[in-house]
Amino acid sequence: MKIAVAGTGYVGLVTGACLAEKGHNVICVDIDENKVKKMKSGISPIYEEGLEEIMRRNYSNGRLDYTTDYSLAYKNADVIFIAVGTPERSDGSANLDYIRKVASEIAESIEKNTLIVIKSTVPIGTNAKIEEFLRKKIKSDIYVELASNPEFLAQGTAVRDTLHASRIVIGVESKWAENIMKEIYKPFDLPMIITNRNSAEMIKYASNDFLALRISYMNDIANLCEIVGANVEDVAEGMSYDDRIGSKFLKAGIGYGGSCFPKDTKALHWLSSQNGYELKTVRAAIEVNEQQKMKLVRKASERVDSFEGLKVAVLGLTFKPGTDDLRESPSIPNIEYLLERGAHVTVYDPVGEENAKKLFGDKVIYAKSIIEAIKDSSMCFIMTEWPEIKNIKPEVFKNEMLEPLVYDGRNCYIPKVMEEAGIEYYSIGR
Ligand SMILES: NC(=O)C1=CN([C@@H]2O[C@H](COP(=O)(O)OP(=O)(O)OC[C@H]3O[C@@H](n4cnc5c(N)ncnc54)[C@H](O)[C@@H]3O)[C@@H](O)[C@H]2O)C=CC1
Ligand SMILES: O=C(O)[C@H]1O[C@H](OP(=O)(O)OP(=O)(O)OC[C@H]2O[C@@H](n3ccc(=O)[nH]c3=O)[C@H](O)[C@@H]2O)[C@H](O)[C@@H](O)[C@@H]1O
Repeated sequence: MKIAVAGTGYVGLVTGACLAEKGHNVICVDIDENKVKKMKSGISPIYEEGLEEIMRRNYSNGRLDYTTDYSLAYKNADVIFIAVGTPERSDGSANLDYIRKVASEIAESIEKNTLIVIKSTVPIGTNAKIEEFLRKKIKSDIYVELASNPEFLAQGTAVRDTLHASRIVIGVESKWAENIMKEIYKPFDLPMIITNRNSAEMIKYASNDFLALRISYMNDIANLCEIVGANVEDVAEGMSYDDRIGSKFLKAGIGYGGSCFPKDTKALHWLSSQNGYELKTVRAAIEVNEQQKMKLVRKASERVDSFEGLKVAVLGLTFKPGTDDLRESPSIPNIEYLLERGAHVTVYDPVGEENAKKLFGDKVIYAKSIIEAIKDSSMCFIMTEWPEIKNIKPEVFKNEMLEPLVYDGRNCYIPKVMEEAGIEYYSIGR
């Protein structure tokens, strides 16, 4: 099948590469010329394990290519996947400008019957609206139909999550679209859920928001654990043996970040309000997360008279390990808080430095190692649980820091061990 993919971000590029790996002919379209140049030379613009290998193999066997020429790509395609961003607007709603732009470009390009598949996370009803828009714009002798195919990959494990997805959700309104989607995904041999478009769109939001809710619930419980003298890690473990609860997404910490949970909780909450209904559980998840993100700096501000002139180390910048992405990372408002109060901030992240520079410029110092970051610092914040950060020995904090004062947002260390090593240590819910 000839497939075009609009957008080569985390979702578009991984989807395109994996579809090629499974035997389809794929052309990935992006407006960013530099990205396209990079990809053609075998370099992935994003950090994802195993991606470059698949890109290179399929580029050299001719099944995968990249272009900025959307017109040619869309004209030749049997199916066009849309995987552009749907960022948050200031009122919390999803911004569909990129989706509309691609729809206009498709409308001016296609010359034959085409199935358009929305992979981006879009509000319920978007597939229907884009279909209506396209049908008005295209010539009357060609037929377009929209199918919803939301994506569930997580950054850092994107290739594995795509090739071995828990499920393929397909939202269609006709047998024609259903058969094409089934043919595309046949070589993946994965469970398929076929439903209508609105339900498919809802499955995506409901899944992400449910995971965000679990995290906020555990963070709420963690805060109570601190007050009543319980240990949230033990509580989570005790809960996880109940297979109705399970063990995943029970980790308390400094709050969820990333390009999706924050925006998708707000977008669904906004959509429900627009429909005269309030999703109170989702609102609570958002509120708990907002408070949780600043929990440790607030605690630290009670501990010191002032941050002015204090050397503060921040270890980990990305919103989670395994990615170079800082979007909505809890590290950002924390660093801003410290800078606003006059702290001298030194940061370290094994892969996030380049993206951090786009945000903080020369306002912070970028250390090349953990030791360099914490050396002579008066306070250290742990924001991401990268393996090398988790493996820091207590003596390292003790020996390198001016004052061994550690605020751990990801519960990387054992409190007793840290305290025995002479470190003043604060973590979450213990
Ligand atoms: N990042 C993730 O882990 C996941 C994201 N999603 C959803 O997938 C969608 C895409 O997310 P990301 O891949 O993270 O986005 P991204 O922001 O990483 O990438 C979007 C890409 O689209 C390109 N683009 C913009 N306008 C274009 C146009 N007119 N034609 C062609 N390319 C264009 C941009 O240059 C950029 O390379 C969003 O709706 C997101 O919510 C869903 C599941 C996972
Ligand atoms: O729609 C999306 O974009 C994607 O959003 C998440 O994927 P991702 O944002 O890449 O990362 P997660 O691993 O889900 O982590 C999100 C945030 O939650 C935090 N988290 C996660 C799990 C946990 O137990 N506790 C916790 O605080 C992480 O530190 C991170 O900041 C979902 O896991 C994917 O299924 C979904 O496709």
